[in-house]
Amino acid sequence: MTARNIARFWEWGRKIICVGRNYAEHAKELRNAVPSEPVLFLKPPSAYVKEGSPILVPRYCSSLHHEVELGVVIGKAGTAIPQSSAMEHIAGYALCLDMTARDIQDECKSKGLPWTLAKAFDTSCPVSEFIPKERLPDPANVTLWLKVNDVERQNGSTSQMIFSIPYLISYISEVISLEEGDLILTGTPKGVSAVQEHDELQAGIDGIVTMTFQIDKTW
Ligand SMILES: CC(=O)CC(=O)C(=O)O
Ligand SMILES: [Mg+2]
Repeated sequence: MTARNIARFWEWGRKIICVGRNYAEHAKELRNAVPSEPVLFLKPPSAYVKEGSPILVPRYCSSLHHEVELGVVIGKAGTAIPQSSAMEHIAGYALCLDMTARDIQDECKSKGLPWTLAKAFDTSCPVSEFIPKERLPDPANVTLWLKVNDVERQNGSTSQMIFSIPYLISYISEVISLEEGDLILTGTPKGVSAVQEHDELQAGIDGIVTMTFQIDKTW
């Protein structure tokens, strides 16, 4: 059997664990309370999409939002990982989008229902190429940006995160064991907005990675 390559983590079929409301300014722009503990939800591996394939608007959604986020790719499995050794479990990073059917999420929130339809649909997790951890020595201080049709919508630093990457790895792994190839989406800075069919999304971390996706209709 050939060894699997972590640089193609999206092909492994592992978990995508997402952190919500990890930037105070984003929590406020959606009139959510700033959390005292991480808000977690999941996406299935079928959510992955790579450059060259479109992001699809689910047929039931009339307000699809972009959320640019730093993704952490797990390289070493663990349960109840202490914060002090959390960084040793990271293989690298990816720039990610947490595509969100905002109208459906609002409806789910008002009815007290889970966010699955809003967050876990096919193509809801566009990802960049893998960034080995040596290329991002200070993940707690990188600027993420996103443009829609060349107009900047999001620009925020990971230094604004409420919960740090070691804290998140420790917190998540107390509840959900982390495996090699898992991806953690660490939350989005402010500036989320709606996109339409034919829009072009560009996102990047200066000097490290950029990625481009088109929006298309599902049906
Ligand atoms: C309100 C949200 O959709 C939470 C989320 O995903 C975030 O990144 O914050
Ligand atoms: Mg998000």
